[in-house]
Amino acid sequence: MLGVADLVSTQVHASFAQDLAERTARLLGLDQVQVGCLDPSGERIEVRAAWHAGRQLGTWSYALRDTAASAVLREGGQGIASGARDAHPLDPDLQHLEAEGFIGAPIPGLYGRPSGLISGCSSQPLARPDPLLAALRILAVHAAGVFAASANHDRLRRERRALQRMLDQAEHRQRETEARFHTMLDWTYDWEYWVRPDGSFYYMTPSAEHFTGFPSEHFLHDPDLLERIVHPDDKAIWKRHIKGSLPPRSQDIYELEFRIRHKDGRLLWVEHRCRPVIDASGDYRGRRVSISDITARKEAEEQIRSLAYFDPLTGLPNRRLLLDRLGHALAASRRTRQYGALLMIDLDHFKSLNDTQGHDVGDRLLVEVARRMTQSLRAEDTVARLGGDEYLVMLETLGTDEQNAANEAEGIAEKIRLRLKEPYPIGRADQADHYCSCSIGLSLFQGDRESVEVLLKQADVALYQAKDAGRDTIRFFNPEMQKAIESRIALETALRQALLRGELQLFYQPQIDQHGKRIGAEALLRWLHPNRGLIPPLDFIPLAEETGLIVPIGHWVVDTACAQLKEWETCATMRSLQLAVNVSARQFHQPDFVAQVRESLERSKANPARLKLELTESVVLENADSVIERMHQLRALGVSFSMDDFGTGYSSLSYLKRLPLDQLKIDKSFVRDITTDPNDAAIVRAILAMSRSLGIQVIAEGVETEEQQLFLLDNGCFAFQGYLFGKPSPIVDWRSQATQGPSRAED
Ligand SMILES: Nc1nc2c(ncn2[C@@H]2O[C@H](COP(=O)(O)O[C@H]3[C@@H](O)[C@H](n4cnc5c(=O)[nH]c(N)nc54)O[C@@H]3COP(=O)(O)O)[C@@H](O)[C@H]2O)c(=O)[nH]1
Repeated sequence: MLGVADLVSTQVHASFAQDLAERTARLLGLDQVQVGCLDPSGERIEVRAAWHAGRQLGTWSYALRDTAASAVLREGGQGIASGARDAHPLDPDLQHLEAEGFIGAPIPGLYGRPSGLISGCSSQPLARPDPLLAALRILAVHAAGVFAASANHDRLRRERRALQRMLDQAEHRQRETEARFHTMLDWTYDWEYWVRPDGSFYYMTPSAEHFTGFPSEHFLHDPDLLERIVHPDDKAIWKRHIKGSLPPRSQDIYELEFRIRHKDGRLLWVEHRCRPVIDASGDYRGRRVSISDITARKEAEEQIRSLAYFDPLTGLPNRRLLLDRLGHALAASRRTRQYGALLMIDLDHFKSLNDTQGHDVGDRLLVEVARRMTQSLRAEDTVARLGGDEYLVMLETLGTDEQNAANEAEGIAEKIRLRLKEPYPIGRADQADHYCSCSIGLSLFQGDRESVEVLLKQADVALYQAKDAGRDTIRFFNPEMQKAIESRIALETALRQALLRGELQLFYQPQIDQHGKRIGAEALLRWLHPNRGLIPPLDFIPLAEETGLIVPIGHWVVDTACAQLKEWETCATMRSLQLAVNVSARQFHQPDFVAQVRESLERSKANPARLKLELTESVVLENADSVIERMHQLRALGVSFSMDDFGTGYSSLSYLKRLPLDQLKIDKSFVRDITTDPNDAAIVRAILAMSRSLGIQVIAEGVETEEQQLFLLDNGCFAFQGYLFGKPSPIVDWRSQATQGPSRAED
């Protein structure tokens, strides 16, 4: 339409009317020629061009009424040879021009009606007006064609302009819509796209690049790219999902979570929501997909799951997951009649490593233990960390023969035990490797006769049995063990109450010099059990150490010993005695141990110089530096130290030199056979020589005979403790002796 209008506009020239007026005037020999058009009212003529006396006159309009033009239009043409002025006396132009001759022809318009006229006049009469009129008619018809085309052209131009305006508005609206659309989609964080029914992409947001590293155009040009970046493990489920979302099952919204691989190698979890696009006529127009990045959510879920079911330090399943798997294993065992086994594993002396080397080293050991155990097992076995240094292994499908199952379980337990004994290079580079053994309690199961709790208890009981057997060993559960453990648990409960109920007592064993003079005493703990009578310390001290009860008990011992020293100060025969108190490793390593001793001394107002702390070598073996520092702090209070059980441990000169020791105590195991066993005799001599060179005093314990004392005296030992001089006895015995006057040794 616009093209047609342009074509017409080239044919219609603005000067056509002027050209027509001029040529007509010249051709027909007229003085003036006008080309006019009827205005829309039909009552006026608009003169488009007028040629007069060799020049163009411009345009004007006039009322049609009583003019020659109205006669022309009315009559369909007029030719006046002469007297035109008289024929149309009210026509101002004819009057003005004093016209004699006149011709005019209507310009045909639509529906047979004239659209205007072309007229001419002359001041001279026209000789033959008719041929002139005929020629004018031809020109009028021609003008009609040109005017029609021109009118058409104008109309077309108006229509074109209107159309252009509409187009501009439509384009503007479209641009606005697109801008809104892009503002919405191009800035969306999610990855959005629209797939045509043939599988090609219709549209995709630029956020595709954020998700995948590939610009969205890559997907538009390569529709298979999307499938290629889906994680291989999720591809099958993804394909099913896409297939499910296609017609005829395309009415629903399909959602799927899967992983994609970013161009830079990262894995992203995405949620893929897919809905069909159905147009107004109900036709399927493809799929509209929205993809969200749910990696953070998945990681959080995974973390929650991991925290709930896995031990954060080692990554092993925790107790909860183990119990769950054990429940399944029991159910499976009931179906298959196959045996399984639980191995409860505890690291020997882990706590002292943790206390002395610090938790970092302890943690490294626990992680390495987990790694070694996992390596020692089949993929279908479960190893879990229950907490601390306690692990649990669950073995399944050990066959239907009990003995074979037991053998196999024992074999695996032994493999673990040996593997865990290998050196651990977990300390500083300049430190020696750490060594660690483990105790293993083993219990078999078949079917689900026993509950999960009972099975765990059985493995636990077997573990205690392994520990009682000296550690670094494996024990199977049996009912006798159960009884032993139950009585052990009963003992622990009773021990907890013993302190509160005042059932603990200190016995005192004398220490004498070479003259038989009483120079001190060792305070030895006793438990006066209401039913079992007097319980010796070896029956409950290890349990107290294991359970941590040794800490409050040890505190009570120091406190009571200090009070006793203070009481002795009031008695002339006792005030010079030194009192030795045993301190266990766990007690000594308590952060507030020094403060506790200070408090006991301050509370009792006892003379610190009378208090001697007996440490065993195990106290100082690990973390010697901090032990030495602590010993110096205690020494600053006035307290002295004796090294107990000397000779049974490492007895290393190197650390002995560094320790602020006052005394070594030769262990009674050497003293016992000192007169008959040359080895023991040699060891005792060496200890005495060594302590002489270090300037440390020596006391021998367990002296039962005069021969033993004589040997010791001959070799330079001048302090003794043993049954020869007195057994440990309650304080009442000491009080009576004190009131009876000086002892034999003081005579
Ligand atoms: N941490 C603490 N340990 C303590 C405390 N009280 C005691 N103990 C430790 O218990 C172990 C056993 O002690 P006990 O049964 O009292 O035995 C001591 C003596 O009775 C015994 N002894 C003394 N003389 C002889 C003897 O001639 N023959 C012989 N067979 N035994 C004798 O030796 C034990 C003293 O040992 P020691 O401490 O090494 O000097 C014992 O290891 C105690 O350390 C406590 O309060 N805290």
